[in-house]
Amino acid sequence: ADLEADMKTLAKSTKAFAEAKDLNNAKQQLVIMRQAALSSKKSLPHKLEGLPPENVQVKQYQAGLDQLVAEIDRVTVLVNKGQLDQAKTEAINLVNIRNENHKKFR
Ligand code: HEM
Repeated sequence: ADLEADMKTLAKSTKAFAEAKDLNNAKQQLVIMRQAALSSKKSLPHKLEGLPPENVQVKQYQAGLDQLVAEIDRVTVLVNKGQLDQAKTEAINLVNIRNENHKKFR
């Protein structure tokens, strides 16, 4: 999918995760989120269009998405332990990572 579509998927799944009432639904949203984050890594933002893979900014963009995946994985560990409330608290970091990276690349 293109980056806009992946970002929309990230937005929908993070919202649905925050509203999830049960562990199964929460887990499902995290799987969707993770796929969209990995798919985003295959695209370049408009701001970085045409830059080669070895470009420093391209590397930083990809590192931002790696951070997002790592955070999704930390949230997933808590969901898998049955700790939905703690998982939702941990998930606040997803928003921090989003905001930091949107400042740089959006
Ligand atoms: C949960 C985390 C995130 C959410 C919910 C999110 C959400 C969004 C949304 C809703 C848009 C607008 C899409 C549209 O055009 O309709 C967007 C755009 C964008 N986001 Fe994110 N985002 C997240 C994380 C990230 C991260 C980690 C990065 C970079 C490392 C990133 C980079 C961008 C860029 C570059 C655009 C503009 C599209 C472009 O230039 O091609 N986002 N995001």
